[in-house]
Amino acid sequence: MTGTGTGTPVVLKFGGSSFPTASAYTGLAAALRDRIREEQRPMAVVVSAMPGETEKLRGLLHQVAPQPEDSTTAGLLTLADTVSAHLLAAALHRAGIGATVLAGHQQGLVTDSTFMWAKTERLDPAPLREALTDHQVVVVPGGQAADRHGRPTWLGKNSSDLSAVLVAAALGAGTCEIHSDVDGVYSADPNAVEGARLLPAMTYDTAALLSLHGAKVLHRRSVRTAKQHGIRLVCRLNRAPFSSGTVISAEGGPAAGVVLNTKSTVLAHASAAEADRAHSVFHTEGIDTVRLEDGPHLVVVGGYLDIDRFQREHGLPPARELGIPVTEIVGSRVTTHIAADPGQARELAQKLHDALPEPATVVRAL
Ligand SMILES: Nc1ncnc2c1ncn2[C@@H]1O[C@H](COP(=O)(O)OP(=O)(O)O)[C@@H](O)[C@H]1O
Ligand SMILES: N[C@@H](CC(=O)OP(=O)(O)O)C(=O)O
Repeated sequence: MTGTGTGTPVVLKFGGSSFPTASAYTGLAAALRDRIREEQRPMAVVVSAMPGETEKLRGLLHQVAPQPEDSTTAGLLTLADTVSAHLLAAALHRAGIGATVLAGHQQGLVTDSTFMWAKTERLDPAPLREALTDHQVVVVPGGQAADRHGRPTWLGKNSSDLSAVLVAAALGAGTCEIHSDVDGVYSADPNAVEGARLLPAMTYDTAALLSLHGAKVLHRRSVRTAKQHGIRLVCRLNRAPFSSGTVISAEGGPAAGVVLNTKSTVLAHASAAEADRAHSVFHTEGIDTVRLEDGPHLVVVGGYLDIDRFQREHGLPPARELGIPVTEIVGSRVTTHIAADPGQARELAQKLHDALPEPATVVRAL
């Protein structure tokens, strides 16, 4: 089966929330077939694992080895996205579309050997370009890459967004469409806070600020990489009518929002110097942390990290867990509050959001 047309490929990402059931693959394949017929352009489609599958593999691994090597963990966890990619390819074939899967070691994306939070070293566009010459759709399992020895590496938890932006960069695409169970970025998680407002346009810097503090909708490194390459991010719903809610680019007014991620943790260190050192070590290892200014406090963003083990392995004195951060962002002003438990964090997020300035007021005030 040969590729479609000669235009710049369309780059789309479908997060795990797009695949709650096996039939979701069939539904998406039909929608992609219709779009290919309409636009006559080849497609690179980045997909994530079905919800919970990556963590299921982690659970299994920890039963076998409580503290596995990072290289083993990366090799195993990335398989969940491979499964998803092949399921979509199978559905596309059945819908009469020529599709192939390019796994991490086949994509031309070479990273360092950090394994669990790997950083890009080289991006060779040739494998993707060649695959798109021969197929209408190239399906890319998100989050995967390989180090220079060909060993599987992982770009980190929820990193399919980053894969999609890297694919767009490799192909010279000006836009990358990120599909999820929400149609865009809201002033707070719409599944946790009542009255959250859709933000139609925002700058890379605002989106990066929201992600840095834990807004799960976009991966922070994906926003930063999109900014570097001037790639517009278009956030869209992952099912018909695939409505697009937020465009992230160099343009956009100031925004106001509240970030709640109950997986994030605030650590209390013995001194400011200790907190600074921990911040620098986490950062060097590719883990998002935010150093709070009003104490020796550090937010470890997004969970999925054995903090005790990390501290031990990196010679950091153990810090005390203070609670869950709830962050208020108004323009460039950021205030982080600390809640004792998830229930309190939700209540606080709602209260802070209720008190946010209306969008028009924010624009006037800044
Ligand atoms: N500010 C926000 N705007 C929109 N969604 C948000 C925000 N903060 C958190 N979210 C959450 O992000 C989720 C989408 O991200 P994720 O679960 O990673 O989706 P996917 O599996 O499609 O990548 C939404 O369901 C929503 O609960
Ligand atoms: N396997 C990845 C999949 C991913 O990136 O998820 P999503 O795009 O749904 O956030 C993970 O669980 O981290």
